[in-house]
Amino acid sequence: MIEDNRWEGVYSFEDSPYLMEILTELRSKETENVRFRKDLVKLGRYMGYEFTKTMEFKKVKIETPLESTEGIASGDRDHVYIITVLRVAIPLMEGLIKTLEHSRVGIVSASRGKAPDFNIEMSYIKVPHMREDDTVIVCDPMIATGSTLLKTVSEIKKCGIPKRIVIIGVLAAPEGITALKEELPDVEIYVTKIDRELNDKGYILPGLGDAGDRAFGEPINISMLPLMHNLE
Ligand SMILES: O=P(O)(O)OC[C@H]1O[C@H](OP(=O)(O)OP(=O)(O)O)[C@H](O)[C@@H]1O
Ligand SMILES: O=c1cc[nH]c(=O)[nH]1
Ligand SMILES: [Mg+2]
Repeated sequence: MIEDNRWEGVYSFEDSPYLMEILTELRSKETENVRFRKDLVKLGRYMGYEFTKTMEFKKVKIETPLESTEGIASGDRDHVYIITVLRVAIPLMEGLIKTLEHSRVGIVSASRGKAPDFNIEMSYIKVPHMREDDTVIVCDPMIATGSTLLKTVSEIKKCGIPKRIVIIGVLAAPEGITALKEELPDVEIYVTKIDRELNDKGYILPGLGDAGDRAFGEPINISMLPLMHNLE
């Protein structure tokens, strides 16, 4: 894990060849849905493990069958609260809870409108109670313009003041990180890699394309449904 010197509290995992290999597979247009989702689960599991290095643990005394010794037990790890941003955070969250298995999980929906406004529509928010010793992890693989996460974190902050608010994702554009850090300087950001830039449609370059579609397939336009039924 390395801190990026352009911002405070922004980390990437470019020093991990294992994660860079998974990222390479995610980027490739040859990688199909099933492989893509499995890669996100693998990534989440490893990022969760790396993230525990930033957490506080308790010292404990225990008895082995032979003598007394000291060890450590979950401290912060018992108080994790994950917010999953639909759709594509689902497999990343599945990986995270393999290492952060006591996590309480909230689900929010967020749909990004078209350029240049990128308005966020958030119609579903179901989140557990927040406590002051919680580490809140907002899980969303892509930080592009940052609009989705700005909206999500602002909504979450209405539920209380946790110990930490952390974003865990796969790729970020510098533009998105700057927007987030301007509004939410205390939020920590952990991504596999920070990419070069955004294109004029708000896609990360070189990126991996539309992450939701890569994982779950391209959705149909619901307004077309009645028309399609008439054709049957
Ligand atoms: O930083 P931003 O510019 O807000 O863009 C990032 C958002 O785009 C993707 O979601 P998308 O809206 O495509 O939803 P999906 O997962 O349902 O496809 C991604 O999962 C982020 O939530
Ligand atoms: O590159 C991008 C930007 C936003 N959302 C995606 O899925 N991909
Ligand atoms: Mg999408």
